[in-house]
Amino acid sequence: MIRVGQGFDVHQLVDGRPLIIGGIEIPYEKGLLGHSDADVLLHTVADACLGAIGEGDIGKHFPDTDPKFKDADSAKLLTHVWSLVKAKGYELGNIDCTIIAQKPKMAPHIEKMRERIAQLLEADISQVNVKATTTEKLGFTGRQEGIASLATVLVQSV
Ligand SMILES: Nc1ccn([C@@H]2O[C@H](COP(=O)(O)O)[C@@H](O)[C@H]2O)c(=O)n1
Ligand SMILES: C[C@@]1(CO)OP(=O)(O)OP(=O)(O)OC[C@H]1O
Repeated sequence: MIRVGQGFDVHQLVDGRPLIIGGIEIPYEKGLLGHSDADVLLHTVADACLGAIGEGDIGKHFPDTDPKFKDADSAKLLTHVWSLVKAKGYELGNIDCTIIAQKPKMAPHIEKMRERIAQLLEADISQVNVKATTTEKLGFTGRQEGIASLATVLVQSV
């Protein structure tokens, strides 16, 4: 059996926070705001995985009202989500992600993100694609008010 899931998330860009995307810290003058470390890409991947197994979303599993998840490492949240996928008898087919950000340039960091996501999903890097786009200075991402991301995942029975 194969199943697919999609994910989408947005976080606001603010002063005084580290910029963590795809499980790695990117040197930049601003960072993403959230209850957790606000790793927009790992949240998107987690939501896509939960979607694939019909288990809702990360807000359901890790409520942003729970102090337990304050400043949480999103890699740990994704590890828990992946344990749910495995418990249902699935492994990764492939995942494709898009980061929507006017700045900073993601290209120099893409390989490290792919490596980290592959590690968290116990897969080979060839099963993980990460890409980035601007919105040509249009909208909230174009004004650098926030960063969004999208992901589509395919899981298959082991
Ligand atoms: N934050 C970003 C946005 C884009 N890229 C790379 O630049 C290419 C061109 O982007 P356009 O939005 O102008 O089409 C894109 O394909 C990415 O490779 C990036 O690294 N970081
Ligand atoms: C990860 C959680 C939990 O700490 O909080 P945030 O970092 O605010 O992220 P979001 O994508 O808004 O929702 C999921 C949350 O419940």
